[in-house]
Amino acid sequence: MNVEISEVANLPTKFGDFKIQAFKELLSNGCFKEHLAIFTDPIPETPVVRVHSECLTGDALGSRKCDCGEQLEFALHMIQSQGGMVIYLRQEGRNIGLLNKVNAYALQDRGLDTVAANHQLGFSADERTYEMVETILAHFEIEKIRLLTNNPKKIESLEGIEIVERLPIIVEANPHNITYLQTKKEKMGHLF
Ligand SMILES: Nc1nc2c(ncn2[C@@H]2O[C@H](COP(=O)(O)OP(=O)(O)OP(=O)(O)O)[C@@H](O)[C@H]2O)c(=O)[nH]1
Ligand SMILES: [Zn+2]
Repeated sequence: MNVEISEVANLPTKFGDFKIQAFKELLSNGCFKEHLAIFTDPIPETPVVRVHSECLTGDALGSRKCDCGEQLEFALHMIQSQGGMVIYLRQEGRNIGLLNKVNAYALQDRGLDTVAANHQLGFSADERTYEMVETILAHFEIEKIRLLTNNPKKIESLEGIEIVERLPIIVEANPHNITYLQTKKEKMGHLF
């Protein structure tokens, strides 16, 4: 994997002080994706790690259609107190991209659920990959982690990494995301 790595910089946040480092993944077609590691100093030997996939609408705009923004805040809060890292991967919309995700939302407005909408657009329910996680953890010489997730498929996909513990990520449902959360549980096997 061809990756360009930035320097480490300070990132003070409302959750406390973190360090930040960017990882630019150079793709074979000349395109690139820029990912982030946001971490405490020091990083414990077996850190809490959150592998978070980009959700512009949830993370930055406060969308109530999903639980992403609240999950990110939960993760930053816990990692600030226990030590560890958020790996922020730029795979928007479970890696179908922002434009396709908005089209999926339009289909959801017409009654399809989050999985059916992806299928209608010609995608699988989840198009994400996690190779970058191994690259980033190897960069920090992290060999084992406590993974913050409810998603068993994410645990399977991280097969090269020793996950000593799964920590649940708990956020409250709201009337707008309750069906989305139910679909994640029933169709995608999420552990709630
Ligand atoms: N295609 C699509 N992507 C969505 C939708 N809602 C959220 N996402 C994307 O889903 C990703 C987050 O995935 P989730 O399934 O919420 O959570 P997860 O990371 O698989 O599992 P956890 O670790 O338990 O949070 C982000 O990339 C979001 O942009 C949707 O309705 N359609
Ligand atoms: Zn989201």
